[in-house]
Amino acid sequence: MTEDAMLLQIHDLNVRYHHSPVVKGIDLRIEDKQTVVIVGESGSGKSTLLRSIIGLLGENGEIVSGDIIFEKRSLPGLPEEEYRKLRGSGLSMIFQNPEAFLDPRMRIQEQFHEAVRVHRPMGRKQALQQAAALLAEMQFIDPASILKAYPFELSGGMCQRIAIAMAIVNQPKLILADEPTSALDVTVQAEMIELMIRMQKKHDLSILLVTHNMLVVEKMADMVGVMYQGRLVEWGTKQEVLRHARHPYTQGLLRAVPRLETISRDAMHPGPADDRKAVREGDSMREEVQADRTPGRKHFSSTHWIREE
Ligand SMILES: Nc1ncnc2c1ncn2[C@@H]1O[C@H](COP(=O)(O)OP(=O)(O)OP(=O)(O)O)[C@@H](O)[C@H]1O
Repeated sequence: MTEDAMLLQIHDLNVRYHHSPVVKGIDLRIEDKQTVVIVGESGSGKSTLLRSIIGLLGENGEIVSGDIIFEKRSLPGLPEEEYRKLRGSGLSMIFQNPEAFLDPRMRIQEQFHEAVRVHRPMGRKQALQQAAALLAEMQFIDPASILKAYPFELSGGMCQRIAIAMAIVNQPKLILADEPTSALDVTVQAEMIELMIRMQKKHDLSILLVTHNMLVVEKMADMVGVMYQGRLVEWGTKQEVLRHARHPYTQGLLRAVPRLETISRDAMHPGPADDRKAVREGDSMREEVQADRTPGRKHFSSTHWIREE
């Protein structure tokens, strides 16, 4: 792959909060339509790496040295106005807690309209048509009702699917995903992974995803990076990292997940087990309703509202 074909290149990146170095000398590259998954222990700097790329380090954070090149453009030092244009239309981010990302005071339709309006001069009706089409892709059976809902009326999994739809509504090239499955019930996690895979294929996305979930690595990763104490201690294809882990942290991580013996074997002999199954229509809704049953809270079933007393 030539340098020109790279979507994102990170060179010797060093980031600190106040005077504490958190990301140390990271080199990383993402090709078009590739999924890179970063794993690593808590506090190793994974989220900081993502926030450096999208320009949301906050007041404490600072890129000390190194470069982040997105579509041949150097990002550190980009004026905030330029960054704002880039966020959503070039790069987009999915967070761990979609409820926190969505504005609780606004209906979903207003949030979509707002997200689109920032980047494109588009009327409300057209923006909502696009939103409804994306929500249908995200396996919502009744997008019109979802658009009228407030976030608190929806389950965590539903909010995350909406957040993904919102992240891609302005056709970005690269999605940064910070533990997109970890706040979700385990029954919804696998489904979210399948949805992200489908979205990636349909919308030609590249994904840089941070996770503790080895199922995400198994299902989604083309390349895997392992972070440890701010450094990228392992980097390679999924097969290379799973079969020939060199760093003790990675070896420990793999030992802790017995299933990965199967994964490594499948990685060596890709076959039907490696196939990406399509998401079955309707299952997600059933699982969501089963998974999220707070008394008195309204839920969507596949076709109508359910209120539990
Ligand atoms: N805004 C901040 N100000 C100061 N220190 C911070 C800030 N954000 C994160 N840190 C510190 O930087 C280090 C790396 O944090 P980061 O969130 O990037 O790690 P992580 O690998 O994503 O962890 P986790 O898996 O738990 O989310 C941690 O020691 C954390 O306490």
